[in-house]
Amino acid sequence: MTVTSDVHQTIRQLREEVCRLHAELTRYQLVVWTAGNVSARVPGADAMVIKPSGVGYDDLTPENMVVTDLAGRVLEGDLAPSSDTAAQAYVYRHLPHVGGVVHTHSTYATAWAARAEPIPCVLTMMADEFGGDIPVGPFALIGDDSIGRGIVDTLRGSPSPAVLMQNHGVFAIGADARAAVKAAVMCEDVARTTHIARQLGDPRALTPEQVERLHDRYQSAYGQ
Ligand SMILES: O=C(CO)[C@@H](O)[C@H](O)COP(=O)(O)O
Repeated sequence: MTVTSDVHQTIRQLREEVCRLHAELTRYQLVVWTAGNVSARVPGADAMVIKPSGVGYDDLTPENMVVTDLAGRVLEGDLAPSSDTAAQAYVYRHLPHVGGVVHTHSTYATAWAARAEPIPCVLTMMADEFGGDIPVGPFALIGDDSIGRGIVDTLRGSPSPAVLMQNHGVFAIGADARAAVKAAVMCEDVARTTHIARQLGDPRALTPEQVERLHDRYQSAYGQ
């Protein structure tokens, strides 16, 4: 089998996976209408698979996912790619360990983003998944790579796989698209719990040592 046919087979699988993962965004109520998107890097190629822009979640299919290069140019697909294509391509170009990017406007996390306030690390689940506070990135206009620059500048060197882009919403990254979706789901959950804790009083911060030990255990020994 040639490299080219391997890549075609990989793209077929990623079309299925990226389409299926969009259903997780609605299942966990992280998006409304056509907001939000998921993309995946195509391993072994200068390419990514991403949602078409402005298409309803019920109408997403593997066939209408769009394949672009990492400059955001369409390689396969009849529909225009997501408005976040340039931003997400920028992330793939600058963070080689990233294989998936997810964007949502999930309610609680986006409320923190609207206040430009990092979510403080006050829960074991936050330490586990995010390794500390969930940081805020700069305000950036939609459509070019400005959002991507903000994501990369904020997350490079941070243990957090999610950033709250100011006045906008959540961008989550992962080794693959599923891991990025997981980070987006967990980001909303800890944003909600921390918000509620704030209504009841002053949440207690975890110490840096506690955060580090929890994060190390979860990243290296949790699960099967
Ligand atoms: O907020 C943004 C743009 O960053 C998006 O979530 C849009 O709301 C959905 O855009 P498409 O992916 O459908 O172009």
